[in-house]
Amino acid sequence: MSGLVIDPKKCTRCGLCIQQCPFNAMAMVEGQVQINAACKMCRMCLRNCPSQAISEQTNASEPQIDKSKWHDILVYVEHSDGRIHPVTLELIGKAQELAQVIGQQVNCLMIGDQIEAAADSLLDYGVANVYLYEDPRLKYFRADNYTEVFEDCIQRNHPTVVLVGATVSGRSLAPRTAARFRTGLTADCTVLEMRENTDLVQIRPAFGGNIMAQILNTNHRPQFATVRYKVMDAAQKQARIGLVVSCSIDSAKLDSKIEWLKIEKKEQEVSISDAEILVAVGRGVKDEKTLALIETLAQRLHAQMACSRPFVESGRYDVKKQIGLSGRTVKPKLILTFGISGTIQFTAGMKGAEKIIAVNTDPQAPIFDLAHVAVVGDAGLIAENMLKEMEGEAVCSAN
Ligand SMILES: Cc1cc2nc3c(=O)[nH]c(=O)nc-3n(C[C@H](O)[C@H](O)[C@H](O)COP(=O)(O)OP(=O)(O)OC[C@H]3O[C@@H](n4cnc5c(N)ncnc54)[C@H](O)[C@@H]3O)c2cc1C
Repeated sequence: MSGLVIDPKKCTRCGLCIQQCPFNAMAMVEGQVQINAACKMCRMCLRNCPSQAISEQTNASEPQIDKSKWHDILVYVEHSDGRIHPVTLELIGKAQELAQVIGQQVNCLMIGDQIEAAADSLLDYGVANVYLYEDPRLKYFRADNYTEVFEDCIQRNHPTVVLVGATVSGRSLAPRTAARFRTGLTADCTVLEMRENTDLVQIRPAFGGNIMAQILNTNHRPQFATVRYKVMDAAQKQARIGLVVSCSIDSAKLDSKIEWLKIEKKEQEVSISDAEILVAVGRGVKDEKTLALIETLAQRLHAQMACSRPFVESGRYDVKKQIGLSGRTVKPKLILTFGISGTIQFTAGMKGAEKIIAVNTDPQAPIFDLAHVAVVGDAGLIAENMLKEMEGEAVCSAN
């Protein structure tokens, strides 16, 4: 653990650190600046102290990790009966970029039953080793025995970084496994960068999207990060260089306390994350007549409807349609937004869209900073005009 210390000889008691601390963790006590337990180590005070009176002190008794013993990047393969979730390819793509910086390789971990063909298909993406654990008891995801396998794989291979998709099962598995190694995990990273000393810079929005936090795990390995679907670019196919490595584990570890009673196949839902064209509505779409016009426009465009958070909060749309920090991340070829201001919490979920057309009455709306086409005007009027223009014309395509 490290902490911040104030050198009373250098401190001029200017009070700047107290004013700037976002956590109210600093106070003047009996003429001395003191740091209290609310400190989150954001280091804002350290960076801005005009007399450089604040420094970081690491606990000398904490043993320093030997980073050279941890190498390569391990990607957890999310799949359902061998059908690989596309987030896996996105993680492999990012892992390859990161591995290149440190001259190391990308490996995958795949757990299941009779999934060798699927494991082999990952070699098309330049993966060095796919560690494959197969057993009938691993056919379906179970948090307890999957964690055992994950731990086993990490113990054998010592990856410096582990990437997991921020899916329902990924969000359950990654923290359990990270806890086994007493290491940190950064959830829902939006940017990942690698330093030459193998420290992973994990960047994600924090405090309601008001800051982009850079999180480092400098004295623990492996470094665990989860990444949402559609945030990174998918790996491209390349020459096969790797191997599928069949792995085994003490059979007793595969016994699970979780019993699958029944598996019911749900009708496949089309998620907004997979849509090529999206039409998103926000608080500026006030009445049902305007909404109906915009929905007709979406139908003509073969687009899916999506929305900002107020639309969900007011009960007009289901939460599955919400884009943003607390909603879904989307990366369509085209998105049209109507009556959405473009707060960071919304744009965090859609700024990867290839083409953004925004409609808003306010010419200063922040969404226009991001939009490729800015339309200043009333949502209902613009939708009506677009429909009229399209009358008798061929239906648009995303290209
Ligand atoms: C922790 C946290 C997480 C959050 N997560 C999300 C999230 O995931 N997704 C999300 O969307 N929000 C999220 N929010 C909320 C976010 O901060 C904003 O409140 C929200 O995005 C605003 O939605 P909006 O743009 O629809 O509404 P507003 O910001 O109210 O904007 C409405 C816009 O409509 C325009 N307008 C008004 N009338 C018309 C008209 N007739 N025609 C055209 N334009 C018109 C206005 O000029 C305005 O720009 C989160 C907030 C917090 C604190």
